[in-house]
Amino acid sequence: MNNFDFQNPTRILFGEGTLAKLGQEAAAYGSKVLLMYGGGSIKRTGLYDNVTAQLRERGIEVFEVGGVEPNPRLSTVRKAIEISRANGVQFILAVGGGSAIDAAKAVAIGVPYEGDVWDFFVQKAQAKSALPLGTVLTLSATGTEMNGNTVITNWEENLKKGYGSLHAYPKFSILDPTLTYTVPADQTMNGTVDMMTHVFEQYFSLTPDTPLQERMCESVLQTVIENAESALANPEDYVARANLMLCGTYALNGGFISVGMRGDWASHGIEHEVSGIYDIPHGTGLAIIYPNWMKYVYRERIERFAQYAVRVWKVNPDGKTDEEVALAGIQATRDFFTRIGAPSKLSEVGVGDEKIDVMAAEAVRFGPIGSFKKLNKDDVAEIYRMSL
Ligand SMILES: NC(=O)c1ccc[n+]([C@@H]2O[C@H](COP(=O)([O-])OP(=O)(O)OC[C@H]3O[C@@H](n4cnc5c(N)ncnc54)[C@H](O)[C@@H]3O)[C@@H](O)[C@H]2O)c1
Repeated sequence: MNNFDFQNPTRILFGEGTLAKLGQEAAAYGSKVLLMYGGGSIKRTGLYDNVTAQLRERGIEVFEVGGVEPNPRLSTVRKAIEISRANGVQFILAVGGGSAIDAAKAVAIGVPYEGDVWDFFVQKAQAKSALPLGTVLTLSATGTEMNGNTVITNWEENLKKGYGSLHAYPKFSILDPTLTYTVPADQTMNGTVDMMTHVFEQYFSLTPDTPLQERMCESVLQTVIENAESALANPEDYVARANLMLCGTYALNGGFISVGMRGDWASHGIEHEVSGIYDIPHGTGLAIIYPNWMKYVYRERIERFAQYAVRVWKVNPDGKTDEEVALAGIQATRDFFTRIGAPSKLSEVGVGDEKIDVMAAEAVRFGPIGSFKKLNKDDVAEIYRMSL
């Protein structure tokens, strides 16, 4: 296990009915709020009315940026920063999934920064401060509700880039699983894949002697697998929705389940290049790419893949080589993704081979990616080709 320094400053208010605490929580951070939300589900479900009523009851003036895109755009973030500055906004509130929350994080760190917010995403600057941010989560997937990461797409340059900072952690996040009852099946699938791959990025590590962390990762994976199909079969299954929500948060809350382990994260970089150009959902891209990354790298530490197969997928190792067990676990992963409705090929989502060179070059813009196996441009291009 490596030495580590772990801190997570986000308060979580979890459970049915916690939405009612929003007004009280928000009032602690000022009297002018910028409310950010996505495409309109919050208006259809009545959540918008509930949120704005709670804010107004506390005398909070509400400015708004709605319509934050899935794969949130830099242009929207810049617009929200201008509105915040022009109106002296003191607090940012995101209501939605990862897209609304990530956009709000970029606004929170962008408002006090004198340069252009994109500087953070191209490693030109580090955030030194932020406006306080609160979130109401409506989709279990990213973990952004309890971490300091934000992923933004610069559509003019076809670049999707992530940035992380301690300043970008929400002050609080309200996690009421009943708010996810309206999430459609395809987004439940995307969210399920997203949280599982977050765990994979941490679990497939070369760091030795991490038994507790490995078991925590395996527990999150098993809990996701046990609950995803129930949530798909019955979208208002509280137990399934609550378990998925907690799994999504634990899967990526600043690395709690994998402290002292070196993560990989190559597949996320490889996927970002696809959704940065083709605008496909992140979870869909990961469902296609991740099993192929696994096939490409498993020989680097075959016993970790065999352990994954046995402990998570209950593959019976009797009479099999480690390699056979490892491959059975990779196949079980692929089969599960297919069972919950995820595509298995880029061609199914309109992605051909025409941009493979561009995407591979961009994925390694700052050097080789990954740590389980370091991948250069040719490796990345091969994983794209395996995914066609
Ligand atoms: N910051 C991080 O740590 C992190 C991690 C992984 C991914 N991401 C990024 O997050 C983004 C994806 O976020 P996401 O997966 O949460 O999806 P999303 O926020 O893009 O939402 C997907 C769709 O679901 C709809 N939706 C959300 N809640 C709903 C509800 N309760 N009922 C009905 N519809 C609802 C949205 O309007 C949208 O159309 C991507 O840009 C991805 O790259 C961020």
